[in-house]
Amino acid sequence: MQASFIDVKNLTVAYGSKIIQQNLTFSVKEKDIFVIMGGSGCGKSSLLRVLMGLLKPCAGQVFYRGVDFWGNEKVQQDILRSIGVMFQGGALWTSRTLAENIAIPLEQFTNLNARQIYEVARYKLAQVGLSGFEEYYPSEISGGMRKRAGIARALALDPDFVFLDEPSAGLDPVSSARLDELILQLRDSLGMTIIIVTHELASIFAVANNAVWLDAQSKTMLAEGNPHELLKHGPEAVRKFLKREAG
Ligand SMILES: Nc1ncnc2c1ncn2[C@@H]1O[C@H](COP(=O)(O)OP(=O)(O)OP(=O)(O)O)[C@@H](O)[C@H]1O
Repeated sequence: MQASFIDVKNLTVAYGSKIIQQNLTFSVKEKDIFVIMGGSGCGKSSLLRVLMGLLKPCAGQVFYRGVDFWGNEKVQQDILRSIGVMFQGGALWTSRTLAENIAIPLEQFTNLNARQIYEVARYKLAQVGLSGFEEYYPSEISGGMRKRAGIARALALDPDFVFLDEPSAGLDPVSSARLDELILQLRDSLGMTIIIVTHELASIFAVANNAVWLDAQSKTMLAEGNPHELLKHGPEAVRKFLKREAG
């Protein structure tokens, strides 16, 4: 049986008194490609913020490998060191080359010297298919390549798992499909656990083996499971959402 990486228990996500989602209970298993899905504004990014330590839950708990993530600040910092994040848009520094972008977390969190940092940056760029682009600036490469570079930066500190917020947003279908291939490759070759926020159906069906579906109206999750299974046997609202562009 796969071990649980993240266990979310009876979680309520809120901004002040404004409840966004409540009673969320689900698990992300080791080597899952887990998608947080749902209609616009249902709270996908807000849930991600709770899982990344940026938004304190109003109620409930999040466990990383059985450890209470919000229980203690020191514990949370240690857990965060094992997480790589690519924010929406890739969020690269435009005034820095790709290698320099990847160097940022390495300079901040390791004792490596400049030469070693450059070697790691080169290796990480190679892992996402960007060998030879070390000295390019973000404005000199395509949108799909920028996303890849964002993923390379998320991988810089050899995380156990990676969060990707809307990775294929703004990409054409071909670049988006290539990014999906890269995501599958990271799971298969590096054994990573990957959590993705997306509403791109093609990506959901291409990469996810597990997912949770958040409902904006009832402010809770309506389903958890493999998207292909949910398409066949999920609640009506979820099937409708998954059939939207699939058919
Ligand atoms: N900082 C904030 N303060 C108050 N409300 C917020 C804040 N950030 C987001 N919200 C609200 O929370 C709700 C959920 O937003 P969120 O961005 O998490 O949804 P989403 O599912 O990721 O949306 P989308 O698919 O459009 O990106 C929205 O009603 C939004 O207006």
